[in-house]
Amino acid sequence: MADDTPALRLTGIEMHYGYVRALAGIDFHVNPGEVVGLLGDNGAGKSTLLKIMSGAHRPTAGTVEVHGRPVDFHQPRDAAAAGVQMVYQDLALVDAQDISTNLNIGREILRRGPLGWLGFVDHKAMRRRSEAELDRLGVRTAPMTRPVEMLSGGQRQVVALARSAIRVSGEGRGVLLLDEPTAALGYEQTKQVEALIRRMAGQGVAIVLVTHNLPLCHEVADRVTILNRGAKVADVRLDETENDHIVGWITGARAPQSQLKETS
Ligand SMILES: Nc1ncnc2c1ncn2[C@@H]1O[C@H](COP(=O)(O)OP(=O)(O)OP(=O)(O)O)[C@@H](O)[C@H]1O
Repeated sequence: MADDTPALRLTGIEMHYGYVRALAGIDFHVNPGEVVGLLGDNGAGKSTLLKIMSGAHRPTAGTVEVHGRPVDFHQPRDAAAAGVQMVYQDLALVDAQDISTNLNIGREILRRGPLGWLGFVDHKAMRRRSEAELDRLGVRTAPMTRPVEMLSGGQRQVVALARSAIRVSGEGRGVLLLDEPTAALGYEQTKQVEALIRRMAGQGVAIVLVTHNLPLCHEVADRVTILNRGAKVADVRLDETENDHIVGWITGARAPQSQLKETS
């Protein structure tokens, strides 16, 4: 039987920074296996909403649910424990370590040393596992033994994304939060990341994608939620919407969807 409980649902989210009302009563949801683009002009409130989803901020008011269960994230670690994983681009990688070590942080494989003590990191086994995982995700990077500091910005971004993808795909029912995942990427890497996003969704992962890049949304998203000055102005399926309407909602030239429905 199909489960139609959203993987992540936010209801009535308010966020005030002092006197600035960054979000005004936002409802948002993403279903398992769905990719939702979160769009809006500069200052619309996208990053603020993403930070609430990732546990980096607590909302002034409103509720957050993961698979129907209310949660109260105080820090990103709480969100990660609930299966909600934000992809931090460069920040999360350890420069001096190689790709394999970076992909295995927090889940190292240990082996017994000559005296039978467990406690030696089994780099070979971790490399093999990571190669298989990247293969499954359809990601090609530099050789596993290459230090991350020797990678290009784009390659680092792909490694950071792959690491989060491996973590949430382990969860099976995870949520992946992405902020401009292709911003620094060339053509080939952009295509890889797009394919990775679709593959993750195909495995049931729910994906939220903050971006200014409409072609990227058309490539990977099923639905877009559009914010304007802290309010939600539209929530539409991409295959049922004209691009002009999306641009109109982003810029504020088009009336919010709720008002259009009332007058039609
Ligand atoms: N830490 C903060 N303190 C005060 N105001 C903030 C803070 N962070 C964001 N704001 C304000 O909240 C509003 C929403 O900002 P937010 O960064 O969420 O928008 P955005 O849609 O992500 O914009 P951009 O596309 O430019 O990144 C803006 O008016 C911004 O100035």
